[in-house]
Amino acid sequence: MANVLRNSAKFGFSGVLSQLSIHSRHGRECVSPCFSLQQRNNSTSPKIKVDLDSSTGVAVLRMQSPPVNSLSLDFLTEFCINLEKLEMDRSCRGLIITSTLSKVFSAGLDIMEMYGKSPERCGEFWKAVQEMWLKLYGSNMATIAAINGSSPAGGCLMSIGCDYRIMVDNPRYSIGLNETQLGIVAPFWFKDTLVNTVGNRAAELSLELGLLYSAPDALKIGLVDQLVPEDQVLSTAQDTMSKWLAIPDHARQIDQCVYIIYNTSPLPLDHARQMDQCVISVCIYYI
Ligand SMILES: CC/C=C\C/C=C\C/C=C\C/C=C/C(=O)SCCNC(=O)CCNC(=O)[C@H](O)C(C)(C)COP(=O)(O)OP(=O)(O)OC[C@H]1O[C@@H](n2cnc3c(N)ncnc32)[C@H](O)[C@@H]1OP(=O)(O)O
Repeated sequence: MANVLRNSAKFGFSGVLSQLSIHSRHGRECVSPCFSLQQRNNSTSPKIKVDLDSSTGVAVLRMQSPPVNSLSLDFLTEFCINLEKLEMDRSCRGLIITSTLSKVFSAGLDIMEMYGKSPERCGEFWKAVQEMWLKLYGSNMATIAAINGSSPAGGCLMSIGCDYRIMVDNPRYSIGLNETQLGIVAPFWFKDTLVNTVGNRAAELSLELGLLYSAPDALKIGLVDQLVPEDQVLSTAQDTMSKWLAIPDHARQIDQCVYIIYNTSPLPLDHARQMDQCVISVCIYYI
């Protein structure tokens, strides 16, 4: 543990994950010389747009994959590449995630990825889902989800993978891990992330009944931290981010790291990750 804490101070949570023998290679110390200034500041790709304001150190990642920002293998790959670039950029300290689509933040995993695909493809897809969560939950950046629409299942996972959630105050927008309603089961690390957000009992009810919460109900159980009018979601996220960035990065990162280490099952470990991947790939294949 002492080693883990020493390393957490040096590398942040992502760094600690890599010390625990996993994939993550992107502590703040590791700045790739490969990216040009232009590449670092702005990148536009078909499904995701990132704008980094180098004067504030805050990047806004906009998901722009109609109709519903579903998390396909292509989407997840792009998402992870963008996160990785930002993670390696010393000038970026905070990340806000939002959607350009009206009414939808993200519909969660792309259902077409779970239908009629080969075992290899299922494995690749699931690895990308794991990667998205590991990169986001383990990020050294302060992360805020500006949830401007519905966010079921994998969309909810993405939201609770952030440090803070601001949702549009609209009772028609819903959020939650509704997998059981679809006849499938949220993996244990979805559960851990939910428990870390809303506590044990609320998570248990929520998962077993596959509850989707309206924005006001999500606030009541602590699934989101704040509700705001639609036109204020981004500005509120920016204001909130400045409070997070007033905390020295190393202190916030160590605190987060200790919290996660004590409260999260061992997906970061290679064997747990591979076992999870294997079980889920087989499940998807036989659905
Ligand atoms: C023991 C273990 C067993 C099995 C393990 C297997 C898997 C792993 C287990 C769990 C993890 C799963 C996580 C997930 O994320 S599963 C996905 C769950 N997502 C949903 O349930 C969301 C479904 N969508 C909606 O509720 C609505 O679409 C939404 C509220 C997001 C938006 O509503 P709106 O009215 O604006 O749009 P729609 O008309 O409904 O949709 C437009 C368009 O988009 C298509 N669509 C919607 N969701 C998805 C999706 N997740 N993937 C792909 N495509 C999606 C929808 O079909 C419409 O298409 P079209 O008809 O062609 O216009």
